Amino acid sequence: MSAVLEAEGLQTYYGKSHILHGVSLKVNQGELIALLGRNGAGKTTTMRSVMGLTPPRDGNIKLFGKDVTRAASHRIANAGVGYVPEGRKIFGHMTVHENLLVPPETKGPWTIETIYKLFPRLEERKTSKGGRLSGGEQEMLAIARALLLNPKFLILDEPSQGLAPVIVQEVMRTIGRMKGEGMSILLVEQNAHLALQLADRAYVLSDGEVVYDGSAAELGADTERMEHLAGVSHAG
Ligand SMILES: Nc1ncnc2c1ncn2[C@@H]1O[C@H](COP(=O)(O)OP(=O)(O)OP(=O)(O)O)[C@@H](O)[C@H]1O
Repeated sequence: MSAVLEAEGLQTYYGKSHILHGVSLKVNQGELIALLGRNGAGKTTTMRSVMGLTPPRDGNIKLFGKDVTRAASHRIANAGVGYVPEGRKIFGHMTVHENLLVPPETKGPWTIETIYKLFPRLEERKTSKGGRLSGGEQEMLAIARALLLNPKFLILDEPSQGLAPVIVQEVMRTIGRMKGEGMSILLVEQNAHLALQLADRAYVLSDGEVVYDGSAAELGADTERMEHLAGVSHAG
């Protein structure tokens, strides 16, 4: 199995604050990996390190087999990594369709047409302004826009954040369908219970260190351990 992402021993700082203490993680081709942990555990910092937004001071990062440690973030995006940051930065004054016309055209399976097949809700709302969409629709639009760049690997930062439980289920189902299309995905989530139902493997971070690295099913089945490591209850 070839790896899309191999991060080894990441040491990342914000100024003098030492946040990541040797984080290592790997995503293989076609895998859906969950990255879990309590608030402030270092999940977003890990993503920012991988994307070159907050480069690690030590450690190394390989994408698709090539070293990209401390490469500029646009180079990492151009290498085929789609990043959907927390907080869905869509254009509120533009319609759904106009939002989808923003990314430059790229070669690959994802076009506006195939996007509308994956997200029928977005097609129904194509003439609505982005700012009028529900939180779940905005999240789908943010994911759709990232897919239009035809990335080989997608990183999603807390897509369920701030969404009603029934909408979260829908977003998770969509993520499952993207995996079904063969996409390699790193899913950063607070909602461990749902993420573990979808993921092949999971990593749990605590205070900037990996405290679990293994099967998602195994962790999902061990409620007590999950609660202890990721600070979540089984409800969700
Ligand atoms: N720009 C920053 N400057 C200084 N410290 C920061 C900065 N951003 C985050 N931190 C700190 O780094 C630590 C890890 O934060 P990070 O955002 O990576 O956690 P997280 O696991 O993604 O949590 P959350 O779910 O709250 O986003 C926290 O202690 C946070 O306070």
